[in-house]
Amino acid sequence: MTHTAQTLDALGWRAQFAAQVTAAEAGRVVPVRVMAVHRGQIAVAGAGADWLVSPYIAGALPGDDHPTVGDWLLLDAETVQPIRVLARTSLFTRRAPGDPTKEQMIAANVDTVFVVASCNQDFSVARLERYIVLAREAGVPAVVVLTKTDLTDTPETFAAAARAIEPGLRVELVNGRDASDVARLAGWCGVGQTVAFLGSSGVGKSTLVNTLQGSDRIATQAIRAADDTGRHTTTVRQMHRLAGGGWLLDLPGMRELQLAEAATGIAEIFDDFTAAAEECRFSDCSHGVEPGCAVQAGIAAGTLDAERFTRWRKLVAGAAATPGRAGKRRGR
Ligand SMILES: Nc1nc2c(ncn2[C@@H]2O[C@H](COP(=O)(O)OP(=O)(O)OP(=O)(O)O)[C@@H](O)[C@H]2O)c(=O)[nH]1
Ligand SMILES: [Zn+2]
Repeated sequence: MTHTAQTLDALGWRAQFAAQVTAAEAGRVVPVRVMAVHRGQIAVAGAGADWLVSPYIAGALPGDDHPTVGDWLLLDAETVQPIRVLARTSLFTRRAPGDPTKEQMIAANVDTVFVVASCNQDFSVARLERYIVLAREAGVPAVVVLTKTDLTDTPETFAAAARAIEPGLRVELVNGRDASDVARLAGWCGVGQTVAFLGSSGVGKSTLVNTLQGSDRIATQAIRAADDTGRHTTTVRQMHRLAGGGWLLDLPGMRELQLAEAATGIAEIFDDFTAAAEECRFSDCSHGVEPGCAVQAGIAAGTLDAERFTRWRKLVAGAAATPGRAGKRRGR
């Protein structure tokens, strides 16, 4: 155990976690957050102390939650052994490489996802939508961050295209190297808040993090608990402390095509199409040449966007083709 000055609130403790601790447990358990997952042990942080503990929960049944980074975990106050994982506010999963039927937990209890794209020829609304669907599936609100505004004369064109994805979607335009621009993200990165970044390679995610951190490199943000044993540990995933008091979780392997269980997220992002499809005469309408297709009618009437239709169809086809998971749309 290592003593620290941190409080549970600073670690992201919330009323909905506190509410899960029963009266019988109070005083006998220690709530801790999983800061890092190593091979064979996990680094956890609680009020005033850090520990390295076993990731295994005695008596856990197959299908029970096991701890992943970002999780809140109850430890037995006497034995310091994990008792159970508290229900998560959000969870990122991905299909395990080599076994597409298996889902791997990536990160839990993320409060905000920054979906990052750059204002240049790499900008793609379709890609933004896929990342937003991933965030939606995880149960995390997305904020779109459009970088490299210094390389275009028309940043507002990119912002308008992003805003059109969904009413109310937050879109921030930034030069990722400009601290005063990036400060606009600080409101999501304050004390006890947990954020993650999604976006294709080269869009400027590390640059944003480094600017948020001041001059510190993200690679130097390893938490101290991981070094406690003094021996080499293979860190799989960990939380990084942000300068403003927030926490950054890496999302390794979350690529836009990794749409595990995406049907719900797609339905929400494309709720205009989902609603129209409910009105089609046939419940298994493919929205092609069938009579009474409300989607085609909407496109013809101009109430539905033809380009969004193409992207929606592709996403729905991709989700339905997911191995081991059936598409969830009506009539399928
Ligand atoms: N001009 C300009 N360049 C930027 C901006 N943001 C990032 N860059 C540059 O774009 C390149 C890629 O940025 P990174 O931050 O490494 O991108 P990334 O998203 O972390 O990429 P991966 O690590 O591959 O996922 C670097 O050369 C950055 O300096 C920006 O707002 N303006
Ligand atoms: Zn139809």
